[in-house]
Amino acid sequence: MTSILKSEALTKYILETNAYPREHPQLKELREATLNKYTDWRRVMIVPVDEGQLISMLLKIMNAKKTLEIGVFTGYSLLATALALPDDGKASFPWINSSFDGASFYGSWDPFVACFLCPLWPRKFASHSQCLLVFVLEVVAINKILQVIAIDPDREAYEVGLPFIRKAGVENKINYIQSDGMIILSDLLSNERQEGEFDFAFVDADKENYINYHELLLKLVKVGGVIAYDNTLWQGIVAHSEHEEVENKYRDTMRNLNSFLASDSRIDPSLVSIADGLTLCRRLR
Ligand SMILES: C[S@@+](CC[C@H](N)C(=O)[O-])C[C@H]1O[C@@H](n2cnc3c(N)ncnc32)[C@H](O)[C@@H]1O
Repeated sequence: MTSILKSEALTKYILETNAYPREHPQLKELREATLNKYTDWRRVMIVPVDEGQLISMLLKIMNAKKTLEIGVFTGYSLLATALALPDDGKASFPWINSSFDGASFYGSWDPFVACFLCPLWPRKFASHSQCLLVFVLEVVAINKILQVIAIDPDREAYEVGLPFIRKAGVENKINYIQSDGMIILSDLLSNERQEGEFDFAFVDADKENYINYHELLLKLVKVGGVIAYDNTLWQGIVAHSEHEEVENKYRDTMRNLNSFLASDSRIDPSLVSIADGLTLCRRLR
């Protein structure tokens, strides 16, 4: 966890006074499991608690329902997001006497196979046609409940946080895709026709691609929606002059991004000096 504040005492004060006391129990458990698992530089990758709070607050104010998360790691910002989204997508089928989790059903069974197996199906459908009807309704429900599309090639890291996401009861709001962000965003645009479908996107992945993500996200996120870029102040190094010796390959990447976003007339930008710098971009057109 990184903070742009140069006062350790002030960082500690903010966390201890405001952030830790209001942290969701499973966010706390996920954060602690991440810190236990990773003892090297990766332990600072999860977003700080106060940044998680800000993202959560923003999503609630916006009443966001469908979001994108690029760069999941163990899932701290993802869990904060899933917790902030409304629960209205959860599918429930009282008439088959079970509360149905469509995402895990879809992940573990081929529904067509499930339909043909319906005489053996433990939920005891009255007939094959009832089973087919359930399948159709469930596919509709699945589309509704996949509220966060979360993309990261590192599935192993996601597995560290997954037990806490499950314990928090929000796994059904997440569609985790183990892949590269650019590939999936391009696919969402060209094959899935998801243009303007998302309320919010959080980008915390490969920094050198932020500008490329921006072009795709400006199509995927609706007008009035928000795209958030993490680490845009890069430990404050962005402010070092060119003559200063700075051994950091991302200094110029972030400086270029910040200048680009500041002059992009398609968005309304705000660079917030929280955590490692968080740039919020509201899509204007
Ligand atoms: C800083 S971490 C994300 C931290 C996360 N937001 C959290 O709160 O824990 C960056 C993540 O980006 C992922 N990443 C790197 N390249 C990527 C890419 N091309 N597409 C998607 N994710 C990528 C890494 O695997 C890593 O897990």
